[in-house]
Amino acid sequence: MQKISKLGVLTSGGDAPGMNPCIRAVVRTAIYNGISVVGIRQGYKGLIENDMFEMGTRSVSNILNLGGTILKTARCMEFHTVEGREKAYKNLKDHDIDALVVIGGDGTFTGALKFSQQFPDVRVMGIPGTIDNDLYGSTYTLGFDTATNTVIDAIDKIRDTADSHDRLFFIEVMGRDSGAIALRAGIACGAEGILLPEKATAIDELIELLKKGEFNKKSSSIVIVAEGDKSGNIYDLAKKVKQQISNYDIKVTVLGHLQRGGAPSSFDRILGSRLGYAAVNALMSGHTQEMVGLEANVIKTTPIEEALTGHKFKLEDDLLQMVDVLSI
Ligand SMILES: Nc1ncnc2c1ncn2[C@@H]1O[C@H](COP(=O)(O)OP(=O)(O)OP(=O)(O)O)[C@@H](O)[C@H]1O
Ligand SMILES: O=P(O)(O)OC[C@H]1O[C@](O)(CO)[C@@H](O)[C@@H]1O
Ligand SMILES: [Mg+2]
Repeated sequence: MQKISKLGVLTSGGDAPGMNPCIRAVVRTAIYNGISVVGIRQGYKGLIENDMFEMGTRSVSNILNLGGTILKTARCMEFHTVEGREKAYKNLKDHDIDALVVIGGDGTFTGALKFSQQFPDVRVMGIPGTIDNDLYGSTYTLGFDTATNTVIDAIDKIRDTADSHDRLFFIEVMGRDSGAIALRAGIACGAEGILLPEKATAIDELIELLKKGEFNKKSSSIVIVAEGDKSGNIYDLAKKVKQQISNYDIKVTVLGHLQRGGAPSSFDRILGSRLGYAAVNALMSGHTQEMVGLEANVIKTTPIEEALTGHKFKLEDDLLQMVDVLSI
């Protein structure tokens, strides 16, 4: 097996708290094992534009507690093309990089797999870094825990004012294709309703539920709507409900990008450290086209292809079933 002498590391897609502890672990594990490290700025964009720099052990000092990613990130259309990936390959070869660690979500992994199929001589290892928690092969992705805690903190505050005014709030959380944050935050905050992209929304059922809550003398109600829910725009949804429950004072809050920021939680710092360390060790053992993940508190690797397609629906059944029961 060919030894790795230099590896590149990048973060791609939406930033996620925990990416920095993970970068630190990748850099230090590699250097500890005699492998040089090149940081690539702005994900695949930096790879194509040759925006790279040598990283030493001190370049990752005191970043464990930082949100975002010191390597910066981007969404890069050019990497979707064969020509874009050729440019990226040429730059990697010019820097003598023989392995690549990509930290990102499902899109990042799709790009990594295509790149690696086109240029199999560069070993590629994926690390699940996305607040969306939408990859198979790791119970949790980096950033999901911190983002969910941020959302819970915000919804608790909204509950205070909702309760004081006897109001119904519709709260939009992130998740273009994933209801993971919505479901967890919904359980943790006692939401009366949770709308998810993975499930068809029955507006009539939601209205019945809210009416029941009113009848049961609930002083406030909260409906969490994941960004990608198929019932459409949250403001239109609130209007539709208002037409059916006219005596309820209804407000809408969109939490937006504050969900992606902030210092990583203890869980994400440790997860990032474990996954970064594991990714470098897996590459050194000859693995490629795989993702490192954590399941049942054990680090494992999963082929990227499986990580992308293994589970279409990852949301826990018991959480889905208990929503209506616990909010009566
Ligand atoms: N089908 C694809 N082919 C090649 N590259 C892709 C493909 N899909 C995504 N990528 C690359 O990966 C980048 C990141 O993907 P995307 O924007 O979907 O974010 P992500 O990694 O899923 O993270 P998140 O969902 O958390 O924001 C894209 O900007 C693009 O450069
Ligand atoms: O910051 P952007 O590019 O608008 O991305 C928003 C999207 O990124 C994610 O937050 C994942 O990082 C999705 O849940 C959301 O739909
Ligand atoms: Mg994604």
